[in-house]
Amino acid sequence: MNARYLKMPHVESGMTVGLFGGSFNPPHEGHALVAETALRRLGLDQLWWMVTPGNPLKDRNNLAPLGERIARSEKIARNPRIKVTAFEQALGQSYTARTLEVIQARNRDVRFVWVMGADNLKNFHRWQDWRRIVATFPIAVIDRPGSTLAYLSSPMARAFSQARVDEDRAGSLALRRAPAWTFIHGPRSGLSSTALRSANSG
Ligand SMILES: Nc1ncnc2c1ncn2[C@@H]1O[C@H](COP(=O)(O)OP(=O)(O)OP(=O)(O)O)[C@@H](O)[C@H]1O
Ligand SMILES: O=C(O)c1ccc[n+]([C@@H]2O[C@H](COP(=O)([O-])O)[C@@H](O)[C@H]2O)c1
Repeated sequence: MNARYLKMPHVESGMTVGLFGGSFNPPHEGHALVAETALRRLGLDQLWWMVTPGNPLKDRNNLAPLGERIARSEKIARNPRIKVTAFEQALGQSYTARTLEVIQARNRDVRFVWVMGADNLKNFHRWQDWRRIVATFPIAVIDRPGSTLAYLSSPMARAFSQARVDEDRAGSLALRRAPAWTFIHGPRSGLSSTALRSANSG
């Protein structure tokens, strides 16, 4: 793996940047759709496609090597505004709360938004220090088949209902102070890495 993937991507002061973390095991067009939707609807300058060393809540037995997940991500993330990175590996940890703290400390003049699919909104309250994550950066949740109603029922959505921003105002999300989150509807993709893994092993 090229060592540049272990460094945080370069970003200019004043930019707005989406942080799209994932296992990408393997990456698929559903991920590209999330990235494109976030870039467009949030009006972002950049989006960091952050390939995790390992989701703390997932079994790592089936996880492809980091270098392979990066190489495949590069093929799918075609927009030049998307920067594929794995700098969490160099931080030696994979908890999002900690990663966001480091990103914030190193980039004081940049506005970040955490970007995730709606399936993750359902389980967000199981993430380490999840309330701290909500307090650090605004969050954009992108709709996903099977998880559309998560914006009503999930513990995070309920606990932070006052901080929800209408999706018509998604373009202002990056400039808002956390806590702030929005749920973005739009074209959806039914693709999943699990389905691709089973199709490839069958
Ligand atoms: N089809 C999709 N629509 C919307 N969001 C998605 C979709 N696929 C993945 N995501 C989101 O992309 C991020 C990375 O997802 P991940 O790499 O875990 O893919 P996955 O298809 O959910 O994998 P798996 O099936 O192994 O759980 C997560 O925030 C996830 O919610
Ligand atoms: O910090 C946590 O406790 C935590 C728990 C679950 C997932 N995450 C992160 O959420 C992102 C999406 O993970 P995944 O496996 O759904 O693609 C990825 O960056 C993970 O490291 C983080």
